[in-house]
Amino acid sequence: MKIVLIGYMGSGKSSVGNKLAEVLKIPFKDMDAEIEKNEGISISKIFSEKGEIYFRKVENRVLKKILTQSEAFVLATGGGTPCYGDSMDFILEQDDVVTVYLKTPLEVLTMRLFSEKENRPLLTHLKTEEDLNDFIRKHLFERGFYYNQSEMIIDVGSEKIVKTVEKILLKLF
Ligand SMILES: Nc1ncnc2c1ncn2[C@@H]1O[C@H](COP(=O)(O)OP(=O)(O)OP(=O)(O)O)[C@@H](O)[C@H]1O
Ligand SMILES: O=C(O)C1=C[C@@H](O)[C@@H](O)[C@H](O)C1
Ligand SMILES: [Mg+2]
Repeated sequence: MKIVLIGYMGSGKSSVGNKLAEVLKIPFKDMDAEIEKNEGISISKIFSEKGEIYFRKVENRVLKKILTQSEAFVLATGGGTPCYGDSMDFILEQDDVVTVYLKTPLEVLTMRLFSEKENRPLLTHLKTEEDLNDFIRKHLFERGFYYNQSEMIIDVGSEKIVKTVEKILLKLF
């Protein structure tokens, strides 16, 4: 089985994905890490030196490469992965993939991301928590169109990572 985690920045795709893969004893893959490995520079540097359009093209190519591998895995996508080009359609076309949206309240995302926005190039310009909250509200509304096409939607609150993993396992099996 291939499990693809989808959701906004800070929704926990990387943290939850890592734990879920460990429990299921299958490899864990992270789109952002794969992109950094392929390009040999950090995501922030790709954005600042090559621009977002370049990043989105690489992201789409890396996604397709990972999804067409034959073995099982848990994949943490980047927050924007399903929202550009044909990426979401491509994910949904794969018969052996289950898509899981980690649906996380705006307030939880704002709180988590305020202390981590420096690693996220789309958020670094937002100086106050209020600005960040406003930005995420609008961005989440636009991206919801893609995220909500996921086959499984998991409501994630301010619970522990293992709790979210449990919820996914309960829905899967
Ligand atoms: N359930 C949780 N409870 C508490 N903290 C969490 C939880 N899930 C994630 N976090 C924390 O929130 C932060 C963001 O999580 P993570 O990096 O996993 O998000 P992401 O969805 O992979 O984001 P991105 O799209 O930017 O890669 C991390 O510091 C992580 O430890
Ligand atoms: O939501 C987004 O568009 C992004 C999320 C991160 O995972 C990275 O892929 C990058 O910072 C862009
Ligand atoms: Mg991540």
